[in-house]
Amino acid sequence: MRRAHTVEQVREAERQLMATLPEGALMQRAAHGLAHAVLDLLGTGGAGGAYGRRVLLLVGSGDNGGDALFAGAVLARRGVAVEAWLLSERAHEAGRRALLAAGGRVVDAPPRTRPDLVVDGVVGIGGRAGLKPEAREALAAVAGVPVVAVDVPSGVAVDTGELPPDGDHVTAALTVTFGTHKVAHLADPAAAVVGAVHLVDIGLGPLLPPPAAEALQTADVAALLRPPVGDAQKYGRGVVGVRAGSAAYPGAGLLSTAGASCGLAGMVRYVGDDAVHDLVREQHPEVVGAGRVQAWVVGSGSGDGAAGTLAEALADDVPTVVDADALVHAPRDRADLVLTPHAGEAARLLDAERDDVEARPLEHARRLVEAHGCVVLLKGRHTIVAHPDGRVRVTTTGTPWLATAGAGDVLGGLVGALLASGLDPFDAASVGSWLHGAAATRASGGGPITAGDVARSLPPVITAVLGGSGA
Ligand SMILES: NC(=O)C1=CN([C@@H]2O[C@H](COP(=O)(O)OP(=O)(O)OC[C@H]3O[C@@H](n4cnc5c(N)ncnc54)[C@H](O)[C@@H]3O)[C@@H](O)[C@H]2O)[C@@H](O)CC1
Ligand SMILES: Nc1ncnc2c1ncn2[C@@H]1O[C@H](COP(=O)(O)OP(=O)(O)O)[C@@H](O)[C@H]1O
Ligand SMILES: [K+]
Repeated sequence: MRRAHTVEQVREAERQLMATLPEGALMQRAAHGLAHAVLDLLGTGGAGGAYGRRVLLLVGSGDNGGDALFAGAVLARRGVAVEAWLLSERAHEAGRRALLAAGGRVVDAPPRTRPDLVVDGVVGIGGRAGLKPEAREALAAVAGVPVVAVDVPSGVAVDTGELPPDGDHVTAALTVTFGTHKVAHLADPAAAVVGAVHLVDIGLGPLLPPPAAEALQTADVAALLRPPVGDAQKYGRGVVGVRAGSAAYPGAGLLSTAGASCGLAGMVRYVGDDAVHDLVREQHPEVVGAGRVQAWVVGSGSGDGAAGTLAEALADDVPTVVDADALVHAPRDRADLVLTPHAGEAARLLDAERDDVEARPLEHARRLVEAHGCVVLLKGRHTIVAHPDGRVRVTTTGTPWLATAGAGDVLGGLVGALLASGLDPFDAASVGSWLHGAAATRASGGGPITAGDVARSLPPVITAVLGGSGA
């Protein structure tokens, strides 16, 4: 599991750890980790080593700048030409001295020779969102040079993953963070500007509380899935029912059924428009009609019939995925639902603007959870799954090619199958979203895909996750 903590949680753990260590020990750990990540990125393992490489440190007033300066000292001792541009009256004094002693230079203007890399030590977890003019101007002077962000790209809101409205933030090729991930490394829109994230272990692990957000990794998904065991029978594996699609939108019924038919449930039922049912039978001959289910999937392409369709499903009192047209009819007193809005649907439910949902997805996912008292899966580049108890999972699998019509219908069916197989709503939603993204990446191979391609890639991705061959 990739875990992310808030600034307050990190500060408290750091305080406890520092009390047991000599002064400055943590910063040395951080700086060495940072320096080695920079050396890796510079590709200094070859014959020429680090000689002739130029690194510019942008240094703010706090310990984030201190990390950059001490790392600069390590780089300078390896032969890198290191210059530190101090952007504030104050700079970490011991770090400054260490850099100078190692042969680095301090400058107050852009270097004449373009650096190979910029290290962003402007602000870290002590920073407010946005940049001061000095930092903005310094970044403009080296525009186009790859940036390694220290802890977080300066300017992002660390605990929310929000970005300042005017684009006043660093965009990093690599972020080197310390102790644990921060929420901004996972949650969009900030997660889109952190680049690759490298975590340096500084010993905080045992002191950290439960995370503010987490991202499933392959092993977590494998542990949460419920593959059939020796004496399995289809009803015991769970039956998922799909009530989606209508005469106007038959494709939504087909694609929800395709997602539900990923193989994780023992059986799939379809209940709905006769013509859609005929199409479902043609494409999925194993799908049966009405009967008992362990989970429902309701709403994609249901059109005007959504309210009635949802009411029928909810009468069965089983966990239910509520998607698309059914979302506005979702009750507020059922903890066994998974709501799966995209940003536009979330905006409608919250009477907010779509742009605002996209700018602050974590905040809006939490608002939806508060309003509905159930798990909410807010779709996007990094989909957010939020639980009423405060837990949050962020999906980091996927590809922009997944932003294609009908992909959401497949996801709803897949989450329904996971619910039917016995996962709780939070696990079903987050595991479903992870598999959906992984299937899209597999199907895409870097090129275009349809929603049907995503559904067809689910079984081989599940096989690979469970340790078999196939992906
Ligand atoms: N506390 C610790 O033990 C450790 C801290 N480490 C580093 O220390 C960092 C935190 O250091 P600090 O608490 O000194 O805080 P920062 O260095 O993040 O920020 C310092 C100061 O910058 C100013 N500032 C705030 N927002 C700004 C903005 N938007 N533009 C320009 N200036 C702004 C404020 O006066 C703030 O106090 C971490 O991110 C990490 O890099 C690491 O060395 C690991 C150990
Ligand atoms: N930029 C992106 N990168 C990766 N995945 C994306 C991106 N934008 C959207 N997605 C994913 O694509 C899917 C689109 O679903 P949705 O918006 O419901 O479409 P539809 O209603 O046509 O099925 C969601 O799973 C969403 O998380
Ligand atoms: K930074």
